Amino acid sequence: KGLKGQGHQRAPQIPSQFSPGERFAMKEALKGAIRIPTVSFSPEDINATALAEFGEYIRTVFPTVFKTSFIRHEVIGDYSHLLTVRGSDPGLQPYMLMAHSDVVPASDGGWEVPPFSGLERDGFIHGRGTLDNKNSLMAILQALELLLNRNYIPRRSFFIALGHDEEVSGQNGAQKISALLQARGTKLAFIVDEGNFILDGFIPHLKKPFAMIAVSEKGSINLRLQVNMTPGHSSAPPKETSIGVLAAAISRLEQTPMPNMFGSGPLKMTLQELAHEFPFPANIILSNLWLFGPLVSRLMERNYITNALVRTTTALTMFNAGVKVNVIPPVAQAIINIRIHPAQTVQEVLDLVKNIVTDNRIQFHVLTAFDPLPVSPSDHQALGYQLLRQTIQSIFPEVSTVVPGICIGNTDSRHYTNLTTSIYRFNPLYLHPQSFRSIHGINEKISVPAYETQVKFIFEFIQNADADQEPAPHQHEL
Ligand SMILES: CC/C=C\C/C=C\C/C=C\C/C=C\C/C=C\C/C=C\CCC(=O)O
Ligand SMILES: N[C@@H](Cc1ccccc1)C(=O)O
Ligand SMILES: [Zn+2]
Ligand SMILES: [Zn+2]
Repeated sequence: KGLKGQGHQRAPQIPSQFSPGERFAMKEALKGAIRIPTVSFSPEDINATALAEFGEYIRTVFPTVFKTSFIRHEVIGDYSHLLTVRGSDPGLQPYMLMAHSDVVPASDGGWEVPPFSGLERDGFIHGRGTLDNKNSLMAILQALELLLNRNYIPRRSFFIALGHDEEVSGQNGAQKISALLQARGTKLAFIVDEGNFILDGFIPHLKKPFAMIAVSEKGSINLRLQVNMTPGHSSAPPKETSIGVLAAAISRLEQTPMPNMFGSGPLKMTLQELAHEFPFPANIILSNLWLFGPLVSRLMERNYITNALVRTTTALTMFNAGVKVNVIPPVAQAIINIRIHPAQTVQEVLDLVKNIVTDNRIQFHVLTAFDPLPVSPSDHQALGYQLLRQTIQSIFPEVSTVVPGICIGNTDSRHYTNLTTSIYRFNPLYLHPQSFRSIHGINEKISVPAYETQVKFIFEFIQNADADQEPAPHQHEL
C-alpha cells in the first residue's frame, strides 16, 4: 500500500559496501573534525578561527564533493555551508539534509579522553561533537563523496545545509540559509536534521530498540529574572536580600512542575504505535489510553526523560549575584531555560511562570522565545518519513518499529518552516541512556562501526530518494 508496500522497494543501485581503505579514511576524517574546537558560547562568542579551519578541513577531506560540476558550494554567514546538488530530473522536488559544525563547550575534567583529542580507544572515537553533531555533518559529506567516487549521479536535487551556530540559536547560519533559499523561491519536499535516535534501554520492560523519528520539537523560552535591592553593609543585613528573594522565586519554579499535557500532541500516536512492542499487560494498557491514560501519564512523570515528553520543563541554568564578601548585593539575576510542550504556547507558559512566582519584586525579561514546531506528516504518503522508515528497515533490520515522536531539544531545522511542512529529526544511531547523558555532558563518543553505519545509512538514503516512489502495479499471482 502506497509507500509502505514492500513490493516496489528498489534495492540501492550501488551497494553500501566500503573497502578497508575507505573505512580507515572515514574514521580518520571524523577524528580530524573532532580535533577542531568549534565551540560556541553565545551568538557573539563563537570560535571563528576554529570554524574557518573547519571550512578548510572539509574541503580537504572531501575533495570530490567540492569539485563536482553539478554541486554548488556557498559559504553563508561566514562559516555555514550550503551545498546544492543538482539532480538529473528537474521534475522531482528537492529535499535537504542538515547538520551543524559547532559544539557546546567541554569541561577539562571528568573525561576519560581529552574532549578535543579525537582519540580512538576500545573501538570508540571520543570527543565533543561525536554525537552532536559532527558525526552527521561528516557522514553526510562522506556518503556523498563515496557516491560521487562511484560515479553516482543523483536524480532528485538536494541541499546540504551545515550550520555553524546551531548551539547558540542558528541566527547567522540556518536562518540566513533559509532566507536565501526562500528568496530563490525554493520549496522542499522534506528535511532531515539531527534529533531523535534508535532508542535502546529508555523504557523498562521494553527489551527491543525502536526508532523514533521526531515530527515536532518543543518550543523554548530563555527567561531572565532580576531583583534589585538597596545595597549596604553586610554587618547590618536587612531581613531580605536580592539573593534571597530571587533564590526563593526560582526555587518555587523548580518545585512547581508545569501541568502534565499527556494526551495532547504527538505522544499518543507514539505510544499507540509502540504498544505492540510491549509484553502483556503493558501492550493492552498502551492500546487503551482512553482508559489507562491517567496511569501511563503518572508513570511517565517518574523518569526525568519521559517527564520531558509530557510537560513543559523549567531548568535553572544561570545564577549571578554579589560583588564582594561584605556588600549586600544590589542585583541578583537568574536565567531559566524553559522547553515548551507542543500543546502549549510561549504566552501561556509565561503566564504560568508569573503565577508561580507571584512576587512583584521580580522583574522578568524574555531573552529569546519561540513556540513549539508544527507536527510534520507521518502517514503513508509522507515521502520523507517513508524514506527514513525504508532506510531504517534496510540498515537496521533488527529494529522492527519506527514511530513518530517529538524532539525535546531544539534543532536548526526550526528555521526552515518557510520552505516545507515536512521536517524530520532523526540520527541513524543507537542511543542508550548512558550516551544520552554524554550529549552536552562528558565522555561523548561514537563507536567506529556506528559511525560507518551512519555513513552507510546516508549512502542508501540518497539512493532511496532517487528511486521510483510510485506504488508498484499490483502483482498478479499466477
Ligand atoms: C513513548 C516514548 C517513550 C520514551 C522515549 C524515551 C526517550 C526519548 C527522549 C529523548 C531522547 C532522544 C533524543 C535526545 C534529545 C535531544 C537531542 C536533540 C537535539 C539536539 C540539538 C542540539 O543540542 O544540538
Ligand atoms: N540545540 C540546542 C541549542 C538551542 C537552544 C534553543 C534554540 C536553538 C538552539 C538545544 O536544544 O539546547
Ligand atoms: Zn547540542
Ligand atoms: Zn546538535
